[in-house]
Amino acid sequence: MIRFVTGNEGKVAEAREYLPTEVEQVEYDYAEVQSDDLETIVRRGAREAYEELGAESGIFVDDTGLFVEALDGFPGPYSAYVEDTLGIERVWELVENESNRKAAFRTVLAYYDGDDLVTFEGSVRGRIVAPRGEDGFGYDPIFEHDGSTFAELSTEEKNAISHRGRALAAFADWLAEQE
Ligand SMILES: O=c1[nH]c(=O)c2ncn([C@@H]3O[C@H](COP(=O)(O)OP(=O)(O)OP(=O)(O)O)[C@@H](O)[C@H]3O)c2[nH]1
Repeated sequence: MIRFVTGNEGKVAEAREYLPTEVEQVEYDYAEVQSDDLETIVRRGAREAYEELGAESGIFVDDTGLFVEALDGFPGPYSAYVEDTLGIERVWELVENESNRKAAFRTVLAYYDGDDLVTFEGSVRGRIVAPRGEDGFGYDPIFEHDGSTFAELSTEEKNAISHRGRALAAFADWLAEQE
């Protein structure tokens, strides 16, 4: 069993589809340091969460950002704050009149078991579109890849191509090597 320290149930559902081991969700709000670099944020978060929650099993954290080219990478590491404040409709409106609507999602996972602190990264390119689709979470309805928004895909289909799916695949390989 490993613990996934997150308040986001969408992330947990995706991790459970992918990882070969039992995933327990733990809601602990680790400090997200202000940084442009997702890796710095998760490294600190994984250590802090492990030290706070105890050593019963390894823990991992996930930090994800949507990086919009025309907005110089905004909202990036501030994606959760911007979703809560502006909301995704207004992010779409910011990009609507731009000729370049390219964007990328990036996820960095950090796993810590008191011994190894390892990170895994995944990213996917796409473009910002008017909201479509009912599934997924976060910015999924406005992120289009290969003709579909992520909110138009099942968890399995999204995992097969998404930023988090790629990071989880690398994490799963690493876990398998440890056995
Ligand atoms: O369209 C999306 N597809 C995804 O696959 C995805 N993963 C995260 N997000 C959103 O991007 C921000 C990241 O924030 P984030 O990594 O700080 O996570 P969070 O605050 O939701 O949870 P926690 O894990 O920190 O507790 C939040 O607004 C999330 O809703 C996604 N949006």
